[in-house]
Amino acid sequence: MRILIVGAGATGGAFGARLIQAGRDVTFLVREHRAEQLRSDGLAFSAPDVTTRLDVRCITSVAQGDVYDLIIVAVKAPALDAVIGTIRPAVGDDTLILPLLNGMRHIESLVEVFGARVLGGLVKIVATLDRNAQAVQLTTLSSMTLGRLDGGDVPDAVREALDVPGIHLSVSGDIIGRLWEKWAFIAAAGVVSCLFRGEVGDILEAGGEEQILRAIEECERVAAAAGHTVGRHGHEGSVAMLTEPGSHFTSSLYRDLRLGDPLEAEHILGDLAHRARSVGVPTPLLDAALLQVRTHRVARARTSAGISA
Ligand SMILES: NC(=O)C1=CN([C@@H]2O[C@H](COP(=O)(O)OP(=O)(O)OC[C@H]3O[C@@H](n4cnc5c(N)ncnc54)[C@H](OP(=O)(O)O)[C@@H]3O)[C@@H](O)[C@H]2O)C=CC1
Ligand SMILES: CC(C)(CO)C(=O)C(=O)O
Repeated sequence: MRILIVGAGATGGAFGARLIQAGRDVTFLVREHRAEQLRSDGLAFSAPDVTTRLDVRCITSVAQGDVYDLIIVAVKAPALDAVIGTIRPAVGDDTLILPLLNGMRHIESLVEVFGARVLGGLVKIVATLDRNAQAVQLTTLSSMTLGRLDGGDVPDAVREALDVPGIHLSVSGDIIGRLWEKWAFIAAAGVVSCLFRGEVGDILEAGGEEQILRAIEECERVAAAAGHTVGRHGHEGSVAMLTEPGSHFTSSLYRDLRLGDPLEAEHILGDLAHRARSVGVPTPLLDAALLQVRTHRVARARTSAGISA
């Protein structure tokens, strides 16, 4: 099975490394500067169980007729439109496309162009691309869940290709439900850490437990009103993770905000707030967090325009 991974950042790099280590036929589709790094240094990957550097195949565009069996999309949301354009020549009649992004809108965007070839996918991993361009898996968590959007069967060949050491793989008959569950969690985590600007343990110590529980409730209410009630297990998992005393947990949105730009704010928070409006669910904490990150982005744009002027 020919696998194309779009993006060799944190998730693309980490899951790609696992697949390559297991001997899968993987090519990365990346932008020029990353291609240069990968060609000269290989793909550096570290996880609690392994540190390695792998020779990888990479391309910066897809030649007409160079069709792949499986395309894994591992970019952040703002890159999606560009990626939809660049992967077109790689998509044949039997190609399947597996996006790993958090949120939901990207699924709809991909389906508009590629129809039933699009699978639902989500990953649980805490990963980053460090300053040496090494994909780092920071904890032992490394799971991937996928499924047909209509609940149908995922081809055995795809399961077999992705079922490798270092990836805890599962297939779901309700991948849209799983995606909503994760979205509700990620959004609540984003609200909490961006609004109160800190780690879960610090927010709790400052007296924020009630607000954390309200943020979870708000996001889960939107999911329920959209027809995807978060189950008890999912809800309890979110509460446990966001109310663990002393926890250093922060959302990736907040980490991006601290680095300068909360890149997925509109995709994670903005889209959920938009859907909340359309189903009539009030989301005051979500709205406040969204306004906060939008203000940050406006100020940042003004400042960088000033600097470059
Ligand atoms: N990191 C994590 O722990 C987790 C992330 N996720 C989700 O996974 C998704 C991906 O996140 P993550 O891997 O962290 O993001 P990263 O920013 O680490 O990686 C994305 C990569 O995409 C590359 N990229 C951007 N535009 C293009 C393009 N047009 N063509 C090819 N490559 C491109 C970027 O490379 P460059 O800009 O250098 O070209 C970057 O290295 C997000 O939706 C995130 O929310 C989900 C679970 C956990
Ligand atoms: C919560 C976590 C780390 C789990 O994978 C995640 O998905 C994210 O921060 O984007």
